Amino acid sequence: MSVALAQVNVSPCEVSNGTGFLESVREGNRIFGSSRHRNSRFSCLGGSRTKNGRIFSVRSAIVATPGGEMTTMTSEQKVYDVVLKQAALVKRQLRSTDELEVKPDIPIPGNLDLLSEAYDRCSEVCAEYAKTFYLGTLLMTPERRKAIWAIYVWCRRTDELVDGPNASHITPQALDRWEDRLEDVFNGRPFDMLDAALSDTVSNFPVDIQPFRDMIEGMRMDLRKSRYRNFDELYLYCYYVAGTVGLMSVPIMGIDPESKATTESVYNAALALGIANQLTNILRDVGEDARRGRVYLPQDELAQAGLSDEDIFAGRVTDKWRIFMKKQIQRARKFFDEAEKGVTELSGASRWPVWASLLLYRKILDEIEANDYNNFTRRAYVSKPKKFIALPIAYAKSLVPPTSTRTLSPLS
Ligand SMILES: CC(C)=CCC/C(C)=C/CC/C(C)=C/CC/C(C)=C/COP(=O)(O)OP(=O)(O)O
Repeated sequence: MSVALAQVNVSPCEVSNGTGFLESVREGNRIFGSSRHRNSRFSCLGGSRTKNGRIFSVRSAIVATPGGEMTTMTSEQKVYDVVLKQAALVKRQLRSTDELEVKPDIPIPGNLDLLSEAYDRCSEVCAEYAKTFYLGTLLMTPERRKAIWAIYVWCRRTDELVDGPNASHITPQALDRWEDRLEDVFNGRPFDMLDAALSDTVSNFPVDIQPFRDMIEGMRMDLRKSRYRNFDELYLYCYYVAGTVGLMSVPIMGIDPESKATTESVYNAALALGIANQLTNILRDVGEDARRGRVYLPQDELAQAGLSDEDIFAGRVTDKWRIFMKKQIQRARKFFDEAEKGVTELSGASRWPVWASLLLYRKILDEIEANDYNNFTRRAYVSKPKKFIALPIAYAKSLVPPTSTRTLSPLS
């Protein structure tokens, strides 16, 4: 598929000026102005563990079996179906021994400069909003880092639709239009420069549209929901808004040709990292979200802990709260543990940035503990010195080669 850059609609106000990337997201012909929003998701299990190591959550949806019986399906099972599908779609390409793993460029006379400018813009946005991750991407091959930037930018723009200052203007119809525009991107008909970079990326790497659509679904969920009855509901939300990023990233990052891990297990680890990041993000931002009338915590678990929304709005750090938070942190750490199993299986150059972001994001949980679980008025963050210490550790971990035997099962 070639990218029809001639159709690209480049508007000066769609150019990142370094202070706010989403100068415009068009809804039809309308342009929403936007600026950097601190609570943006992008700058990345109650339930019990089964004998095969997966962590299943408790609440479920009722579905019909092929035989017509009614059975239940948890969000985790539904999401795992997506994981299996994604892994099946890209199995062959991901294990290519060819380092670049990209199709040859289709020269588009007169347009290569525009495309290169589009990627430059994506790089600026990523550098501005996700500094540490950006530095990590510089270690990847040029083709891969450009692709990661393009995906990052699309995710950020999508997130800004519901989390940015113009969120109150966003309707489900606007999200439908954003999804139509996504289809166009995948069909080689980008709307603007940043879309053009993504069009080029998806034509070069075996990236499937499903996780992108699912992320938009997460934004729809954010529009209609501000409470989550249980972890099963929250898990689905976390998949939509962050697990999807993991699934989008694997085809770009590539699996080490030496890896004997199954493609499914690597996708599963990527999903787990997205979920872990999002749960961490939620635990860090409890106070900030409450001030927007939102509680991204399982209501049933709050009730079991003797807590309610009122306690959260009042911002009381009580022993009940500490006990509740300890359990939430423990769950997020399990997802990080799950993710760790897959990082080593990624291609060599992709491992360092992923380790770095994993270690740094996980440290936020330590900081919440260090703040004595006051996530109402104190925002947990990792200090610069701690970040610097994490980088060589991440580098050392990235040197560990992939498993030489099949130690990861599809369900682990
Ligand atoms: C582990 C394997 C096999 C592959 C890695 C696959 C990847 C890259 C997964 C990461 C997914 C990811 C980055 C999800 C985003 C989740 C998230 C909560 C990001 C936080 O974004 P912001 O809200 O902007 O962050 P801050 O508010 O902390 O700046």
